[in-house]
Order: sequence, then structure tokens, then C-alpha cells
Amino acid sequence: MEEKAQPEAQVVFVLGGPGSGKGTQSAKLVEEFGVVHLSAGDLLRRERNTPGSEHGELISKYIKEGKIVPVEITVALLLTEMKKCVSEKKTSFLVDGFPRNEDNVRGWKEVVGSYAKVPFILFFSCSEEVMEKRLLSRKQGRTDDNVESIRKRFKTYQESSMPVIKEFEKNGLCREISCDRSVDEIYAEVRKYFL
Ligand SMILES: Nc1ncnc2c1ncn2[C@@H]1O[C@H](COP(=O)(O)OP(=O)(O)OP(=O)(O)O)[C@@H](O)[C@H]1O
Ligand SMILES: O=c1ccn([C@@H]2O[C@H](COP(=O)(O)O)[C@@H](O)[C@H]2O)c(=O)[nH]1
Ligand SMILES: [Mg+2]
Repeated sequence: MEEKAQPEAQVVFVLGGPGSGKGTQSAKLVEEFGVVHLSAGDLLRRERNTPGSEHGELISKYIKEGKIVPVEITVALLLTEMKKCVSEKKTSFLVDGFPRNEDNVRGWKEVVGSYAKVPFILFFSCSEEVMEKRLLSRKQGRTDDNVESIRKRFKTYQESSMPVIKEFEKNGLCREISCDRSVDEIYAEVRKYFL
């Protein structure tokens, strides 16, 4: 009988609206559990800032408009990073801010597929009012942390990302955490999923 290949990587997708606290909570999980944090947005920003990048201009425009970058670009960046880590025997990942729409899910299945197992996803729910306040006081110099871009990001999140989260929920994979509270209160709940 032919043996099925085991996945090389374990991936928890970290999803939620802009400013819900995905990066903040991921950093705490890295510290306590030694998982690798891959923020799709950070990878895209790094690619955008890479001199001579063939996709730099496109990424820059999409981010400012709060639009979702074509999946071929994002998934290639994610897989490259994952493979690098796996070669160093780091196999547990938090993939933050991806997948963001149905096409992202399709691209992930096509390109990553059985290379990674996704046991569950974290979903950080948060009110827009709280998220907007956090984003406007983040002060990291992001080109999309302004009222105009934030509104566009919220719209993309509601229209394209929420259906993906709902699908994970339907399949019993979604672990929802309410994020309108302090970092430590949220983390006390988040960490339990990794024990
Ligand atoms: N529970 C919290 N209470 C107050 N401030 C928070 C909380 N969580 C995160 N923040 C702050 O809110 C801002 C946004 O948090 P963070 O960058 O983690 O969100 P994110 O979900 O990764 O956002 P994005 O989708 O834009 O990358 C940061 O300045 C962070 O310090
Ligand atoms: O899978 C992804 C992740 C991100 N983007 C684009 O980047 C920005 C910022 O993402 P953050 O998660 O807030 O850092 C997002 O608004 C998208 O424009 C993407 O296209 N695909
Ligand atoms: Mg983030």
C-alpha cells in the first residue's frame, strides 16, 4: 500500500479585522511557544521595499487601497519563508492575515496543499470603532494607517475576508476570541489553544 506523505508544517491562520491585534497576540505566542510568526502583510511590505522587485509597485498600490494582492504573489512569499524555516527544523507557524478571500484559499490549496496541516484558525473579533482607534494611534508609519485607507480595509474585510472565516467556522475549525479588551486578557484565552 502506498504511504501518504506527512505534512512538513503545522499552520494556524490568525485572522481578524485590521487592528484587531493579530500581530500583538502572535508576538506573545512566539515568546511563549516558540512558533514562527509569518505576517503576510509584513512579507508583502518587505517585498514592496525590495529594490528591483517586479511586484513592488503593484503591492504598494494594493496596500494603500486596502485591496487584496493577487494570491500567486502572497503564497509564493509565504511558502518560501516556510520552507526556509522547515529546513532549520522550525515547523510550527502562525500565518497572520492570510487567507483574506476565497481566491487566497484556492491559491493556498494549490501551492501549499498537503505540505501544511491547518488544525484550526484563530479569529480575533473586534468592533470597528476600537480597531480604528488602535490603527490611528499605531504610529508605525504604515501607508494604510489613515482614515481613508482604514475605511477601505474595513470594507474589504467585511466583503471578502468574513466569508472565508465563516467557512472555517462552518467546518468547526474557527476559535473565536473577543478582542475589545486588554492585551493580557485576550492572551490568557489565546494561549489555551496551544497548551
Ligand atoms: N488589546 C489591545 N488593547 C489596546 N491596544 C492594542 C491591543 N492589541 C493591539 N493593540 C495595539 O493596536 C495596534 C494594532 O495592533 P496589531 O498591529 O497587533 O493589529 P493587527 O491585527 O496586526 O493589525 P493589521 O491588520 O493592521 O496588521 C498596535 O498599535 C497595538 O499595540
Ligand atoms: O494575504 C494578504 C495580506 C495582506 N495583504 C495586503 O496588505 C495589507 C496589510 O495587511 P496587514 O495584515 O494589515 O498587515 C492589506 O490591507 C492588503 O492590502 C494582502 O493583499 N494579502
Ligand atoms: Mg498586523
